[in-house]
Amino acid sequence: SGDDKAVPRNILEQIVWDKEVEVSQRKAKKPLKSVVESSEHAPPARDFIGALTAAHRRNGVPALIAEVKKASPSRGVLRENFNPVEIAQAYEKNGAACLSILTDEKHFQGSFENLETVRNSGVQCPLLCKEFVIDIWQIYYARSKGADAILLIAAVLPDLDMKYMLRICKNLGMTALIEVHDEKELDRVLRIDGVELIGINNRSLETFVVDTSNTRMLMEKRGDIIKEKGILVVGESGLFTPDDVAYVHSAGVSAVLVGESLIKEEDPGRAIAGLFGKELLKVGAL
Ligand SMILES: O=C(O)c1ccccc1NCC(=O)[C@H](O)[C@H](O)COP(=O)(O)O
Repeated sequence: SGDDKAVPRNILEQIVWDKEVEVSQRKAKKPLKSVVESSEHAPPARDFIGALTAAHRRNGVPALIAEVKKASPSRGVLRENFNPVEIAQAYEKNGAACLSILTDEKHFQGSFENLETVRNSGVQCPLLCKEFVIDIWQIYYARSKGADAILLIAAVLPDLDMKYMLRICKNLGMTALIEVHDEKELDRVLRIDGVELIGINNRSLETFVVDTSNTRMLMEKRGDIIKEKGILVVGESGLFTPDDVAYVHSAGVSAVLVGESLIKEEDPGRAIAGLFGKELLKVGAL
C-alpha cells in the first residue's frame, strides 16, 4: 500500500505506545534488579483498602480518593497553579481517605517526583500511583517512590499479566486497583482470584465519553457476585455534585475517585464539602 506507518487507533493506544518507549528508556538507566532493591528499602505500604472502608463507615458516604492531576488528554490543563504537596495536604485536611497521584508525564503532566514529594511531605493518606502499567518494573518503581496502591487497567493488560502483577503487588504489600469500563472487562476480572478492589470507570479511555450510569448498569448486572466475593468497588470519573455521588453510592460503590471537579476549583480542599454536600470527618475523628 506504501503507507504502512502504524497509527494508534485511540488515545489509550497512543498512551500505551508512548509508555513502551518511556519504560524501556527508564529500564536502561535503572535495571529491574536495582529497582527491586530500592523497593525493599521503602517504608512499608499503608493499608489502602482499610482507609477506604474506615472512611465509608465514618461518613456514611463513599470514601474519597482525591486525585492530584494537573492535566488530562480529554480536558487539557486543569490547573495552572499546581503545587502537588499543597493540594494533597488540603485534600487530606478536608477528609480524603486516600490520594491518587498521576505519574504519567507526557499526557497528564504528572511525575514520580510528585508521588515521592507527597509521600515525604507528612501526608498520612495512602497513595495510589495512577500510572499506565505495562511492565512489572513500574510496580517496583512506584513502591520505591512510596506508593501504597497501583492502578492496573483491564483494557491494557491481558489476564496473564494481570494475575502476575497482582501477585507482585501482594508480595510488596501493595493494593491493586483493577480498572474496568465495560461488562466484558468486568467479567474477565471477576474470574481472577485475589482481586480485592475494582474501579468502574465512567469514562471510556478510548472515546472520552463519560456516563455515570455505567457504574449503575455494571453494578446491577454483577453486584451480587461482587458482594459475594467481598470486592470493594470504586466509582471513577465524571462526579461533580452531591447527586452524582449519591447516584453511584446507591448503585453500590464504597468509594469514589474524583479529579476534575475538585482540582479545577480555586480551593480544592474546600471543594470536597461542596461535592459531598457536607464536611467529611478525617481519620481519627469520632
Ligand atoms: O482523564 C482523561 O482524559 C483520561 C484519558 C485517557 C486515559 C485516562 C484518563 N483519565 C484517568 C481517569 O480515569 C480520571 O483521571 C479519574 O477517574 C478521575 O476522573 P475525573 O474526576 O473525571 O477527573
